[in-house]
Amino acid sequence: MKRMGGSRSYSANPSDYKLLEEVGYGASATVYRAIYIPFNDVVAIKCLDLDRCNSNLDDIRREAQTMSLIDHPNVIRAYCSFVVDRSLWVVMPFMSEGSCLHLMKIAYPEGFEEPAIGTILKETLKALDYLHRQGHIHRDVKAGNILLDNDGTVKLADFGVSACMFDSGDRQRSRNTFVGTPCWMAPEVLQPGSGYNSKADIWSFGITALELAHGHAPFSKYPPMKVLLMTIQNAPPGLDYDRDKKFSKSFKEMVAMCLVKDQTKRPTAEKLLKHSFFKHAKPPELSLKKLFTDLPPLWNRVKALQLKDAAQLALKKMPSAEQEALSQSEYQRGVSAWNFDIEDLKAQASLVRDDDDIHECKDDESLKSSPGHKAAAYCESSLGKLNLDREVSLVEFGGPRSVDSIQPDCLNETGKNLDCDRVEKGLRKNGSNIDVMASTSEKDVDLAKAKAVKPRQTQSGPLTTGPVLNHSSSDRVRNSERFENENLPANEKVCQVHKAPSFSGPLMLPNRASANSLSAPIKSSGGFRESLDEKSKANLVQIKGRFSVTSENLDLVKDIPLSSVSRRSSQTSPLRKSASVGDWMFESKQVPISQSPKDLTNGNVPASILMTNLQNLFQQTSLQQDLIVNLLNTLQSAEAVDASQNGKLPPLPRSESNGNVETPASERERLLLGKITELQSRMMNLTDELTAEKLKHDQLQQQLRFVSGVEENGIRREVDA
Ligand SMILES: Nc1ncnc2c1ncn2[C@@H]1O[C@H](COP(=O)(O)OP(=O)(O)OP(=O)(O)O)[C@@H](O)[C@H]1O
Repeated sequence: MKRMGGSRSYSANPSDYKLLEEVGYGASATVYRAIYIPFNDVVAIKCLDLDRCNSNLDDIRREAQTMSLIDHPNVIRAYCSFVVDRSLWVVMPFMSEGSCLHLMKIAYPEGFEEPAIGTILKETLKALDYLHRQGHIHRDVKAGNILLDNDGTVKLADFGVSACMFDSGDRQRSRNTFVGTPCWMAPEVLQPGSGYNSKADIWSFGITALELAHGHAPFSKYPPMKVLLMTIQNAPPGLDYDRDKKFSKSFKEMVAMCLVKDQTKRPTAEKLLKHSFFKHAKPPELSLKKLFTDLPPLWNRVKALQLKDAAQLALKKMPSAEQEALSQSEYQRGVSAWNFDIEDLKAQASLVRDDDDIHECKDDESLKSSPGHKAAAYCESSLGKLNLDREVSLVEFGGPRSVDSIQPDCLNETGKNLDCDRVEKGLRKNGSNIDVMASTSEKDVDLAKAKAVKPRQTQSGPLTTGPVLNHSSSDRVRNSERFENENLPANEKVCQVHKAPSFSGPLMLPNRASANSLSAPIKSSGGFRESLDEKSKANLVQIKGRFSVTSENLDLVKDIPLSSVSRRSSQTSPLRKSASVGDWMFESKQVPISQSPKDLTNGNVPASILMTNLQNLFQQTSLQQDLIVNLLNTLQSAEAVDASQNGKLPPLPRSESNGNVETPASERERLLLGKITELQSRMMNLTDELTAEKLKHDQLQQQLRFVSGVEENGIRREVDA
């Protein structure tokens, strides 16, 4: 396909192009700066790996064709596209400052100032208005797809998942499938069957506004299924009255208009453009050009981010228990574009343990705005003191996994490490914190992901046809070899990380043995085939998409008969050590259930099974309560016996007199005091777990209601039919 760029036409001959540096990559493509030799013109070439695309070639060609017909100053259009080996090359204008996301990662980790946001959003909205008028839904509006040029021009990119509203047949039906990036997705897109239209782009636009304001999208630290549930169940995110004081009322209002769950109540792009927030937006050359002054060229920034990822992944392998613990608690910030099976995801989501609640999100945010966090962010910038920002693994159909930031142990009393200071001085620009290495959003995943797929690219050889391409690709291979040699340990570790049965899988349940885990019907493994450890492989029962069920899981879904655990005193209870619930848990007698875990992993979870699990959960909670009471009773009676034996009152807590600590009257008293302290701490642990269980119980109940509703509707429909 040949196409005009301005008055000039670009050929479809790969040898007319010289590939230069890599300037970005996404779920299915790598983007290069390139020279179109006949005109000595700089262009960008997006190389879509056809092996990695879900769509068939016709669909992709069609998308490229759609892109080539686009004619709007705020929308990236394709000059031409053609197939090279197993890649589709799309030639387009080169946007020298890359995406807003990259820019934030490099220089504005806490997001942009309002004037810049206003301009970026207004230009993007003009693009959306145009696309919607043309009958298109973009479906992947996010900071990563908003490109900037050095004169401040803003263009919306990436039609990889765009759909034509006027299409019919298969193409039209494909709009009922789940395509895109969970954090940015409208609730109606996440609910299969509900149907959506261009208003879905308005929701994503609202999320993008928050992303530009904070440096990351809301919920970006959570795994996809949790994002899914939060988007459907929680109140829409927005600009917070307290936290976002620096932003104007009209900005907050505009965002709130976009993030309305009822799509019919969202404004059209045309209407939104008339909002006062956009009326006051400055022209791009005034508010945006200054964002890039003094920054290194785009390809160097991309390289810096790649190095950061490699270093972080290498650091991840350091055998530090502390790191492991921290990375567990801080995993998964941001998800990039990936296509997955919504039914699969929903089924898993309905069964997942949900340890955190939304407050965590808020806490996280407040933490970020604290000076300590800023200092830590600087530390993130230092390669020498890198924290673990992400661990990334490719899952079977492109889903990234990540482990997120751990705060480095590198702060001195003033809250900063010397290395961090150096980085800060070297990189601070225009009063912003230039954090070359720091990142909080999903493109980290993409970067590391591209690393993971590189070998595949060279194998399939999309860049090896034609003399010019041979030259470029060999350069690239040389470069990458050099890089790999220089960073061999890191790369080795990258591979290891990719294969590790990591806890970072979005659907993984806590792997510690705990009474709580009985409430979780399915314990997912690391989530993808390669990541299964040997033991899990041996026990493998089923792999469904990214999710696996092993025979170990079977045990976890067995019910505890409610009658089998009597309310016993702690003396008679067969207590055993566990990693959780303070120190103790009941040894539950397990009986098989008729429902197989397979059924639990598919979308049709009968309400009865959910109910059983809920009952178990409830039972666990009651048992834990009983345990506390029993332990306290035991303690009281022990104290009473002790008092009667010794002819004195139960021991008093230690008291201080004249600055000296009195010793307890007897050894026994000291033991009892120790016991009390121990029991108190256990009680606190149990109370925490109890609260968490209650929360989960509530959530499961909600899900149950939802499932029952669906079942009832189904039955009703059958009856009606
Ligand atoms: N024309 C361009 N000029 C400069 N950089 C570009 C251009 N097009 C894309 N990029 C860079 O490459 C990155 C990946 O491109 P793109 O989003 O099109 O790929 P993708 O595989 O569709 O990604 P995703 O699925 O994550 O949206 C962009 O985020 C941007 O940083």
